[in-house]
Amino acid sequence: MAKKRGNALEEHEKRKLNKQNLGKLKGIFRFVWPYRANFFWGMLFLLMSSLTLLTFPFVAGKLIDTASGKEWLLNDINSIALVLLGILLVQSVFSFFRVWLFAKVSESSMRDIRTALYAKLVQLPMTFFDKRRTGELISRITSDVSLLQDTFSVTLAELFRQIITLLAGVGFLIVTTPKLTLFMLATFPVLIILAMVFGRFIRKLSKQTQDELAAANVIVEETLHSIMTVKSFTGEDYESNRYKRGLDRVVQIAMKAAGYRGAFISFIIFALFGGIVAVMWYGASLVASGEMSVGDLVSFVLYTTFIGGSIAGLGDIYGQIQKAIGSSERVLEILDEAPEASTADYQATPISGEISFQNVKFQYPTRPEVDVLKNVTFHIGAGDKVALAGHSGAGKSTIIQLLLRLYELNHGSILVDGKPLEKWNLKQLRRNIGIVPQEVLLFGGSIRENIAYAKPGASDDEIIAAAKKANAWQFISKFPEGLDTKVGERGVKLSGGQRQRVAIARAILKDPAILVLDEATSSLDAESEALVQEALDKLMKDRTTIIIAHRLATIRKVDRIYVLKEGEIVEQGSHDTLAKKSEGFYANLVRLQFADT
Ligand SMILES: Nc1ncnc2c1ncn2[C@@H]1O[C@H](COP(=O)(O)OP(=O)(O)OP(=O)(O)O)[C@@H](O)[C@H]1O
Repeated sequence: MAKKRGNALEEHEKRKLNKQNLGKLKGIFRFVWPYRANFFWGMLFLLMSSLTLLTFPFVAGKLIDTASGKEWLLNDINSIALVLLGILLVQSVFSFFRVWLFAKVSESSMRDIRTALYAKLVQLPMTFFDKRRTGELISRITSDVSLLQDTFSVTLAELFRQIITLLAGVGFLIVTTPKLTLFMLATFPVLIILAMVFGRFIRKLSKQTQDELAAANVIVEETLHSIMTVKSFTGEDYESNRYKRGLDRVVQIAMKAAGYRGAFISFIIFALFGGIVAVMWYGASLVASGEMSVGDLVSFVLYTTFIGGSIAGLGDIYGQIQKAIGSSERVLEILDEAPEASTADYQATPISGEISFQNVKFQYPTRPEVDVLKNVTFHIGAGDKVALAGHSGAGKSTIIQLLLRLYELNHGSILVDGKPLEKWNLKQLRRNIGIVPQEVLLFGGSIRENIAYAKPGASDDEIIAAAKKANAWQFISKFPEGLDTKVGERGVKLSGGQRQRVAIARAILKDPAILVLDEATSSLDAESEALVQEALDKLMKDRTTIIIAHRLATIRKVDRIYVLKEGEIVEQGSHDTLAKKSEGFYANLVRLQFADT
């Protein structure tokens, strides 16, 4: 979930500001380091703009004193007013450069962090993705980095500005008007800290309101997603009432929060202004006794508001930095993950496509207690066509994932062309294995991009030839924009059979020695099926092929079928031999399928 700035901190987002945690920000700082020159200039402008602005209350006080006849460097109120405008102008110029320079630093460094994060993410092993939700990973690259960006562009700058204002302001006041300053310091900060504590409490309450609202929104989201179900069950009134009840709860909590907020705001106005009255009262009595001039009092009040603002600002900044540490922790965690084996020494070499599994045992790292494969051994000669059959969950897809080395083996070995997988360069291995998946997901670009994904830089001729072989050209050429037709989200939606043929064209273009066909579970209409099958037959020619069989109808032609049951190969042989075994597992599977259809 995207986190918005200014919301109450979630418990898990809070981090203590200790040395170790601040060190984490340093880890992110290495991304800022290349832009240090701009950062330094930004800081300098920040310092200058803060110091310039700090002269403002002083000169404003002199304006009043000069008006009441006192002597200063300039004795004409018009010139002093011009000086004040000058101060504002100079500080505006400084502020502009500060904002611009910090933006430059933060935008560039955050781009670098995002690029590094993304490059790292896509190189991480499957185990990493199994353990995390996609939404969480996306939020790291979006919200977490945005929060860091805020920190480096705004928060750090604000922190220094507030500290400079606070120290310089208090220092100046102590030197010029020590008595009143001590009086002010005894009242003002106490009030501000009280206000911050109350503020936090109120924010907690408003977070509860937001949570209730989010819960109510879930009802809308859920029902709109499955509006057909709602309608078919005539659940409209039920859902409307459910939503209304949710909203009633929101109102209830929001009103409770509003009660506290009202009290809080009244208190703040009363207490803070009360504080100002107290300071002004004491100041006025000092003016009355001649210990202080009116101009000094005006400067004093202005400085005090500056200081008050800084203290209040520091509270927010504190929260921001706590959050930023949490974000850097999450970002660094990904950056520190170990990627898959390096593919630096990649060379394109043709392979013959012989595969052998020897005593392979495997558990998924997320479920180490379950043996998904138990002692699987088989050999597929180059150019052989085999099928993996078995109930859902028997381990068919797992075998393919292991062949692609998406997971590391626990026991046994897998050899391709006689060489163990660990010895293969990952890129070389995967480049030689083509997959036509069960559910073809196309990227939201053009058909050309989708086919050429297998071979970036492929020429149009190559793409069209692949599309023709895949029986895809017939429908692609009928689109007015041909290969440039956009598919997905806002483009043309392709039918299941068409998507499969695009995937086949992709595999043809990849031209792998080993082909994996994950058979579609849902059947296509007869014509589509025939076109897909014909394309597949062409694709399988001269390649080692493993078919993951879900519907047994299409695997009659393979050389050998391996029948898997709970992670073990229980039978193997051709369709005809296996189907003839009356008590056989495969024969039973076939019978069940026919009973189903
Ligand atoms: N990433 C994973 N993490 C943990 N367990 C998994 C993972 N993928 C699969 N499994 C488990 O491993 C077992 C085998 O799954 P696999 O996907 O290999 O079966 P399958 O034979 O291909 O099934 P289907 O025909 O339904 O695709 C199942 O019990 C499944 O729950």
